[in-house]
Amino acid sequence: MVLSQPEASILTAVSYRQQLEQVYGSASDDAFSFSPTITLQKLPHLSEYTNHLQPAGPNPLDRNPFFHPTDGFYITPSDVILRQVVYDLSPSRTLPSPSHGRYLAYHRAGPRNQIFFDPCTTRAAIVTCGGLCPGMNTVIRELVVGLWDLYGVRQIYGIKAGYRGFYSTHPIELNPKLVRNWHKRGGTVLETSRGGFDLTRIVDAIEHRGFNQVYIIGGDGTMRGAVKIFEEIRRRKLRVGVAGIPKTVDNDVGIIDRSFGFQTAVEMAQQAINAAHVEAESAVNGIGLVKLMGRSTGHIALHATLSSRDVDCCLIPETEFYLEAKGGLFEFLEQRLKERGHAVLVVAEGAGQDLIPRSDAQKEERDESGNLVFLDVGAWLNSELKKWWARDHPDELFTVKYIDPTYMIRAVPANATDNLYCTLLAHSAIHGVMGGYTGFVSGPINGNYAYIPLTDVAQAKNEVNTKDHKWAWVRSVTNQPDFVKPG
Ligand SMILES: Nc1ncnc2c1ncn2[C@@H]1O[C@H](COP(=O)(O)OP(=O)(O)O)[C@@H](O)[C@H]1O
Ligand SMILES: O=P(O)(O)OC[C@H]1O[C@](O)(COP(=O)(O)O)[C@@H](O)[C@@H]1O
Ligand SMILES: [Mg+2]
Repeated sequence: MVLSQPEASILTAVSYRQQLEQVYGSASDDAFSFSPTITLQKLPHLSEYTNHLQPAGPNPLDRNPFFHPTDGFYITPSDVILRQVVYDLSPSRTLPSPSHGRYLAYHRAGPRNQIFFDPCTTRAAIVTCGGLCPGMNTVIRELVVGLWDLYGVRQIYGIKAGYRGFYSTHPIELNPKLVRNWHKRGGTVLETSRGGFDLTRIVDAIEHRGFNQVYIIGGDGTMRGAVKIFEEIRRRKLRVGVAGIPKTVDNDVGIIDRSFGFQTAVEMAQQAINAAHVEAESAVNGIGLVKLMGRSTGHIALHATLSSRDVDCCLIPETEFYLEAKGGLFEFLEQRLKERGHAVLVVAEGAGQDLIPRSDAQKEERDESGNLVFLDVGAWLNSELKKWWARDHPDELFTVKYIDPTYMIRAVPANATDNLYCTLLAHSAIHGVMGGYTGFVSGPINGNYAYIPLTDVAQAKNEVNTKDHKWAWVRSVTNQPDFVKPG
């Protein structure tokens, strides 16, 4: 049956109203309520495994002239953040029942009214591990300033060069004067490294040096190490609080909204894409090819593509692609060059790794941390594109301008948004450790800061979901093929 336009809109209006009634029932109120069963994710606390641990006293913020703790200022164990905030209330998609799929919640981050560390005997250690990320120095600075100013801690130490620094170098004494300008610098003044994770030696060093708070800034690998450190500390029943602060330019750490430095990196990537676009536009049959970081996730490439709008095709590790044959990259680029005279291609470093020929030795190659070493997809694509054009269009001009900004997108200071984010992360971590919590990561969930068990974060991976709206949005912006092979 074909409906006229007015009939169609009436039908739509009626059925939409019916849908609303299904959700609200016949209640005429402006709102309706339901009682979800909330499961609060348990957070380790020092009092669980150390004998007779009593609070050291009220929070010093009570006496801080800049703070005026009023009702609700201190966070209590019943303050929670829901992991999921989007629900479908329609009866056909029933709400999670109490017996399964409960509403998962995490403890809310923030100052507690009682603290479990006497600031005079607190000895804090800060370490940075893994690859660089904009904002690492800001987190260090804010840990130092926060511990010093908010809680009166005076023994704060930096561990040099990542995990190995615990047992191979002397800690550096830190204070607010020393770190004052660190947030303006890229990299990590404490230095970082991969590998060198020796659990026994690390925890021995923590014990022998008398550290009772350990702040670990790092990515997914670092967090897996932090879980082991926390578990060993708990096994030895040491009164040592361990907090992780998730760092990764790749944004591959799960559960949290995003990792610090990611936005700065996306911003830096724009410069490379702009340059590629200018070069491509100014050539006959010009291709601008940009390779961006993203070991196993394509978040930087995806976000840079969405914000640039100059990109014709975005290739990420989460989706496969192929070059030749119908529906392949070459066919698509040929069409683009015909229509527009140029094209911009963005590729995440982890994309297309299965397509690049490699020796058995290359297949096994890993860095000091055990991460697979990738072959250069950008250089490979550059050469394949040139071979393709020379074969199929020997008499036509063609140029590929390959830009690989590599470390330029991460070896910069954090932008203003990331700097603020780093500050909140650092202060959240301090409040949690001071409140006696341990084995946790501080991070934003749906815009609110929460404490998430280290074990959860170490297991969760944040990959680009190619089934959701965002990837569909990329494809609608670029009009790139879905690279599903015919037949
Ligand atoms: N599964 C693991 N167990 C213990 N330590 C690990 C593990 N994975 C990585 N690490 C250590 O964590 C540190 C950083 O890891 P890496 O993967 O290089 O960077 P990132 O933490 O940024 O992902 C390194 O010192 C590495 O040895
Ligand atoms: O610093 P390296 O060892 O050259 O490694 C580069 C890798 O580091 C990253 O920038 C970040 O990775 P991590 O967060 O795991 O350190 C990746 O995008 C990239 O593949
Ligand atoms: Mg990593």
